[in-house]
Amino acid sequence: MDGDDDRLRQVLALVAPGTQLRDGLERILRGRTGALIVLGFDEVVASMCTGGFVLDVDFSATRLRELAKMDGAIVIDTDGRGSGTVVRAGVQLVPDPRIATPESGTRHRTADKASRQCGFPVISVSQSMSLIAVYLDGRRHVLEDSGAILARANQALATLERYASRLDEVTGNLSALEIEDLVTVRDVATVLQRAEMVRRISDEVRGYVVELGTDGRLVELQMDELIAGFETELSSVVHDYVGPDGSSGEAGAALAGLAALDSSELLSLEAVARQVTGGRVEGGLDATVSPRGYRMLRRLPRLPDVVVHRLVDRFGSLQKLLAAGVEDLQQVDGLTLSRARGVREGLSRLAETSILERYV
Ligand SMILES: Nc1ncnc2c1ncn2[C@@H]1O[C@H](COP(=O)(O)OP(=O)(O)OP(=O)(O)O)[C@@H](O)[C@H]1O
Repeated sequence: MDGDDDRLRQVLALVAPGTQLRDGLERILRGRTGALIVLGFDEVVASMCTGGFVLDVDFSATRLRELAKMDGAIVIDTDGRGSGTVVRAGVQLVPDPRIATPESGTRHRTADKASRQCGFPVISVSQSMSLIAVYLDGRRHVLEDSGAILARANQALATLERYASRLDEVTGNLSALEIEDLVTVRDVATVLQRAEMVRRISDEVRGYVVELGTDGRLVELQMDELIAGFETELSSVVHDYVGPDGSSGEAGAALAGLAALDSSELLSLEAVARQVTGGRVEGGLDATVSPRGYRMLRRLPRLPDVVVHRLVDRFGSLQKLLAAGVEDLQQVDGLTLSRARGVREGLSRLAETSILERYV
C-alpha cells in the first residue's frame, strides 16, 4: 500500500458507516439534495471561497443536512477524526481554472479541482445520480453501500482462509526440516511466498474493514482470527535466514523487498529467495541453509524477546540450541534455572511435535 492509498483509507474511515459524517451524507441523499463539502480549512481553501457565510459551529449530521439545503459548498475544519467545526456554508468555490479535471458536471469538476488545489479531501453528493464520491490526490472514490463491499470482503476472506491454511502446511513442513537440519532455500522461499500472499490479501480485507466502518466488525474479527500471530511468524522466518548477520536492518530490507515484488515476481521462488539470501547462497534453490532459531524460540511461551536474541547471539543456530543442555543455556543472561529448563523442555517438545506432524 503506497502513501496515497494510506491517505485515502484515512478519509474512507472518516466517512465509513457509523460515523457522523456518513450519517449526514446519507441524510442528504435521502433528502434528494446534493452537496459539495471540503474536509479541511487553511489559507488555500479560504482563497477559493467567495460569498456564503462564515460560521463557527460544531459539526453534526443534522447540521450538515440543513446546510446542504443551501446552494453552494460547505467547508468543515476537521480534526482528522470525523468531528470538527463547520467554518463556511453556501460558498461558491472558485478553484484555479488552469487545473485540469476529467470530471463532468460543475459540482464534480469543482470537487476534483478544489481537492487538487488544496490537498484536502472534497466530497460531492450528486443529486442527479444519487451517489457520494470522495476526491483526493486527483482520484475519485465512489462510496458504495455496505452490502456490495461486504460481498467483496467475504470473497477476500474466503481466499485469505485458503491462503492461511496453505501457509500453515508449508510452515509445518519447514519446522520439521529445521529440526532435521534439512532445509533448502526452496523451503524458506515457499514459506515466504505464501506468507507474502497472506499479507497482501489481509491488507485488502483491512481496506474493506475501514470502508465498512461499524458494519465491518465481523469481517475484522474473522480476519484477526485467521492471521493471529502471523506477523511475528513472518518476521521470525526472515530473521532466521536473512544474511549475513540476521540484523533487524537486513530483515526490514528483506520484508520491504518482498512487499515490493509485483504479483508475477511473487510467483517466482527465485525472486522471493533473492530478497532473503541476496544472491549470496550458492547452489540456487537447492542449497541447504540453517535457521538461527528465532522462530522456534518465539514459539516457547513467556520467553521475553530480549532473551530470544541473547540465546541466538550465544548459540548462533537452531541445531546448537537443540543440542544445548540446561547448564549451557543458563550461561545466557536472564536465564534462571527454571527458565533454562523451560527452554530445554520446550525445544524438545517442539522438535517432537514438528516431526510427528510431518510423518504421522
Ligand atoms: N463552484 C461551485 N461552488 C459551490 N457549489 C457549487 C459549485 N458548482 C456547483 N455547485 C453546487 O452544485 C449544484 C449543482 O450544480 P450542477 O447541476 O451544475 O452540478 P452537477 O455536477 O450536474 O451535479 P449533480 O450531479 O448533483 O446534478 C449547484 O446548485 C451548487 O449548489
